[in-house]
Amino acid sequence: MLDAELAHEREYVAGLYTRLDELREEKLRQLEQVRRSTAMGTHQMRSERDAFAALYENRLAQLNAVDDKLAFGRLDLDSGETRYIGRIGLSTEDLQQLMVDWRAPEAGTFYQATAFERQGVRRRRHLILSGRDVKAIEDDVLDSQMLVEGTSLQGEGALLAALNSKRTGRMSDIVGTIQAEQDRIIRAPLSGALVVQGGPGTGKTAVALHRAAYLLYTHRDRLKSAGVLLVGPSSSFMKYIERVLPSLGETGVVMASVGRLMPGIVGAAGEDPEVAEIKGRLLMADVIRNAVANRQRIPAQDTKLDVEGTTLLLTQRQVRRARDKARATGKPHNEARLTFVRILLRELTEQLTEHIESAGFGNTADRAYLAEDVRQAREVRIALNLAWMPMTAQKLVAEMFSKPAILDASAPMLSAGERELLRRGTDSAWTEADVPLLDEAAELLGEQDATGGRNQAEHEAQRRRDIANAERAIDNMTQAMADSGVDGILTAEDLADHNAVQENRLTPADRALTDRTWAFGHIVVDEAQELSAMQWRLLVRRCPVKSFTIVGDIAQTSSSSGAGSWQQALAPFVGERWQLEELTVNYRTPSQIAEAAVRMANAAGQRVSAPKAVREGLWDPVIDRVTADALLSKLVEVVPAEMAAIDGGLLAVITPRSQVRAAADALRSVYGRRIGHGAGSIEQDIVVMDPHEAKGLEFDGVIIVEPSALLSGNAGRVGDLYVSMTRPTQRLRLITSTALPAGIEG
Ligand SMILES: Nc1ncnc2c1ncn2[C@@H]1O[C@H](COP(=O)(O)OP(=O)(O)OP(=O)(O)O)[C@@H](O)[C@H]1O
Repeated sequence: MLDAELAHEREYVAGLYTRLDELREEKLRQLEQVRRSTAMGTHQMRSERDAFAALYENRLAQLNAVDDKLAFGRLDLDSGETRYIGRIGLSTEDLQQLMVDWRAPEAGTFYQATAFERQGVRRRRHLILSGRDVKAIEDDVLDSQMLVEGTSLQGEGALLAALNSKRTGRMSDIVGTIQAEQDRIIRAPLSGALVVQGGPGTGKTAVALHRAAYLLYTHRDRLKSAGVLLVGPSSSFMKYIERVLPSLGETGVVMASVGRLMPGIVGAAGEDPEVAEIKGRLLMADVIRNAVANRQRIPAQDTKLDVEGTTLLLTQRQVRRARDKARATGKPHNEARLTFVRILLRELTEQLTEHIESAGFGNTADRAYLAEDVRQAREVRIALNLAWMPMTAQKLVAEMFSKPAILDASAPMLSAGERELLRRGTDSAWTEADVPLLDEAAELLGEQDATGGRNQAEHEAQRRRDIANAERAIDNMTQAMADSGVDGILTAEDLADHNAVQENRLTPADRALTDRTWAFGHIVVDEAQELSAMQWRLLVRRCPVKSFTIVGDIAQTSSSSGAGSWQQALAPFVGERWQLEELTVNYRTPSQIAEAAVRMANAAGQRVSAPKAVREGLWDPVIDRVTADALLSKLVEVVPAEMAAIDGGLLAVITPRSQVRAAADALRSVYGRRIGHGAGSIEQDIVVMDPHEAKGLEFDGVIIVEPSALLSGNAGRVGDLYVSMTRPTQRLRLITSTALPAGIEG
């Protein structure tokens, strides 16, 4: 019976792949056709073709990305209908539906139906594929007579197979085995701020990624042009998750780590925690505001200015009045400067004119040039610049931190000791904590563009032309776009975007990342507990409609400026208008290890969400007690046993930041190239990193060197040790030369 069922599913799935291949070939043909004809025709025809070429390329990339495990589910409904669920929607040429996209409303019951609330589902079947072949099927019969006691996990076999599989160093999607509590969050409404709190391994990252894909699919009209931004803690984390969205058939999400939230700036991690904490405070917005205002100065006295041999007088009163008028425009510093300069140039030109007239020389024709003489005069330029200096954000912030007088004047609300901590050299590299300060400065300074926004106007005009062009293209080629296989609605904006893509080979997502003023339709923030108030402020600026999905775990906070509670973190930005959802099951860490981590946190006085682990592991945490000088030799010694235990999986060695290099060197001297240094090196099978880099990642086995140092180095927070202990999917080993933190040993 089961064999017959399996044979049936194999045949059906083979049919789905046949259809996928057909669509791919069709797109390839269309693409080749378009490319062949690209060289000819009018500008409009060329841009139409470019637009379609880009669309076909995207669709082809999507069809290629969903190949692996294309289908994963089947629903048998009370109505007698059978529905297959997969990564994308597929239908036959004559529009018979073959498979439903997992994000479509009709697919929702695949994740939500339970035996208690069947939602019209008789049977849910998980198809377990390896490559293109159906290896197994697993049924949940939701018929009340067949109710199995005590199981609330859906597709338990498929789920456990996924959880027990070896880690590759890259996250994979969970689309075939999303659990009901996760699905509710993924499909929650778009508007407002949704906070997803969950302990380690509860699938917060997975949920965040699947939600981004779901929102883009479901609210394509609203989100396609504005886009969705996904923010993560580090570039290694972004690398860890980068394959998930394409495998879900979604390429339109902009991904950025917190160090990259301002175009053109790469903020490095690893700032001194005390300094980062100060830079993260909300009052830094006032400090930056002061620093900008202080660049609008009234001279100490009236100033004499030489213009072509004539002495003009720039009075303090004139400057003050011009400054007040310029400020009253409400424009940013660099843009308001145009008003300031215009007023004073006019007044100085009048002075020069009067002077020339009263002296009785010169003629009307000469007067046309007087304004230019004033504008070009060196002393005038210097005086106006001193009074209202054009500024870049980088210059403003760099000078503020390197010139004590500027910092003292801008930050009187900080103590002398705090200001001292902020001081640094002019050429210091930017850090993650600087990024929101630079962004704040850029916001207040505005464009440093002498054209006064003309470039922007030109850009807008070009976009309007592109859209008009695209509208004609849609009329001309509606027929050609009747894409029977996969769903896709086109708007003129889509095509205009694709035109622009062809022009400069940037996707809309890339453009969003290069434009600081881009407003996203939705922002998903992972590891959100780490964000400082200033980082939140930046993110709210990037999404003025305040549509957020915020996932994190307060107990894992390790950054000095991170959140102590969601209430405290979010109140300044969204007030009470946020909704809390919780995830309660730990899919990653075996129960023995997860419980040890929770006991450790509780013993240190921290209450943590203690999710229920779905799996029991084979081992309790293994503990080695050694002398301080034997820490590294012990580490080198135990690696083979650990690798054997996890059967050649992925092993992480987590040490305090100061010892990462020494540990990596010691290991490399014995195991050579197998040792990777830092979380970015997940191509190797043994990686050495600090807890910050380990955030959000997971490994088959983890060795923590000197756990007590992770606890004490973190300003009384358990975050670093708690994060490190909850990374393994199989086995945890601790090598300690001091007293083991309380609780670990039960
Ligand atoms: N429904 C599911 N089906 C299969 N695997 C799942 C499911 N939910 C979570 N997982 C797996 O559990 C592991 C942990 O998930 P994830 O990294 O998203 O958790 P997290 O809550 O972000 O963890 P942390 O806060 O500790 O970083 C991942 O390997 C993920 O693929």
